[in-house]
Amino acid sequence: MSPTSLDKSKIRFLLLEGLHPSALQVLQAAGYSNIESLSGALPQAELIERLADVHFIGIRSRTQLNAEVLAHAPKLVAIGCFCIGTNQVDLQAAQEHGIAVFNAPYSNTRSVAELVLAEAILLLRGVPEKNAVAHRGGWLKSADNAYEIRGKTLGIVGYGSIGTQLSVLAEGLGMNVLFHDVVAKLPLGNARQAANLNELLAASDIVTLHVPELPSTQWMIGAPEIAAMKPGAILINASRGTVVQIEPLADALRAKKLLGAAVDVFPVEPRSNQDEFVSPLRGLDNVILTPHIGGSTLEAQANIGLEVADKLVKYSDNGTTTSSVNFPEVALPAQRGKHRILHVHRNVPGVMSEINRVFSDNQINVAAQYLQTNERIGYVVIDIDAASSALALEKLAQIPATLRCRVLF
Ligand SMILES: NC(=O)C1=CN([C@@H]2O[C@H](COP(=O)(O)OP(=O)(O)OC[C@H]3O[C@@H](n4cnc5c(N)ncnc54)[C@H](O)[C@@H]3O)[C@@H](O)[C@H]2O)C=CC1
Ligand SMILES: O=C(O)CCC(=O)C(=O)O
Repeated sequence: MSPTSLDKSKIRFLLLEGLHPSALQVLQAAGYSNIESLSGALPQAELIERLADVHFIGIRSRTQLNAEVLAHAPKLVAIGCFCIGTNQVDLQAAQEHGIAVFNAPYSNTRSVAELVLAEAILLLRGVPEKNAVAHRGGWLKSADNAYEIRGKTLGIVGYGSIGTQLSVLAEGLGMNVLFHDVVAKLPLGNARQAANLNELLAASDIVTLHVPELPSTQWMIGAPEIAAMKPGAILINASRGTVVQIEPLADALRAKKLLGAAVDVFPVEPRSNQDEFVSPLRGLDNVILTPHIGGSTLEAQANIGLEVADKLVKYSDNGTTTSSVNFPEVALPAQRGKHRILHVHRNVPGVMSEINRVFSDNQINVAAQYLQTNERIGYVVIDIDAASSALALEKLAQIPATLRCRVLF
């Protein structure tokens, strides 16, 4: 049993975008019952309205938690991104409001790697086009522009969790692997790090993108990069929609400069399955269009549900921030009979002495204390006698660098 004395039914969870039931099971097993689950994302105005009294929110990639939304979420203490990417959350604004953000950095990587390989095989055989023609009553039996995957060069842009898995699987199929990353990475198997992006583009039969959404990756593949690719090459984007400029890609596909493409992510994606998908790539038979489902397998979603819900429970139960993407990592075992205070503050000199002065000036005994900082914020967990927690909270909240201060139990 957790030493928590708080009434968990008062802690409100809002789960959006059809999270796997495993998330709900973890939360319920931990004693949380005030949980609302919705299948889609919400437009900004409705999101703001609902966030007025929500403590924890669970989202995937469609819910935009920007600075304005977070400014209207006075009770929100943590965000669970039930996915890898956290670009849909303004992480800096979240820090400013003392809101911890968690994600699942590995749970869907295999699913993405498998989809990319499958798409590469189908595109090399011209299956999307042959399939489309057959659906229209045609018959495109031909070996023209149809190739085996073995012996081809796969160019992986972004050699992280997904890129490296893909590298291993691709070599298993007899491919040569070349990768480009801004960081020097240990090549797995016989893979080789290209000197730069252009070397990779010029040498690869299939270019696949696995970089995060960052200012430096925005529109990194445009007309010049597509022109630098081999004639008849294939482009696959299952990273983020802002990485590839869609118009030049559509032009290159129409001009048959590229043999084909597979695109899973788009600059603008429909908010729900009921909204129309609009893209210049629609109607091009040599393009596989998928609705951002790279990580959408039951295996991945079930694991993500368990992983992120568990992180939210640990943060809610005792302030643990292990593997948070925007908070310093703190894990302090809970002590019976004590109250736990969480203090989030700007990381400026002198805050800890101000915090400790509150305890010494008011003769409050500290049973345990654990501070961690990152470049912007400090996060300190403090256990004190229950009788003193109201006074300590009041005084700690008055410290000017305080971003958020609350009593957990
Ligand atoms: N389509 C889908 O459903 C999914 C999409 N994703 C996307 O895939 C991205 C990659 O995922 P992971 O491999 O887990 O991330 P990761 O963080 O493990 O790897 C990303 C790699 O990209 C590299 N990188 C960063 N900027 C770069 C640049 N300008 N040029 C070249 N390399 C650069 C990094 O150094 C790192 O090695 C995620 O950030 C997410 O946006 C992830 C899961 C599912
Ligand atoms: O499953 C989702 O909604 C998003 C998957 C994704 O893009 C991610 O994990 O970063």
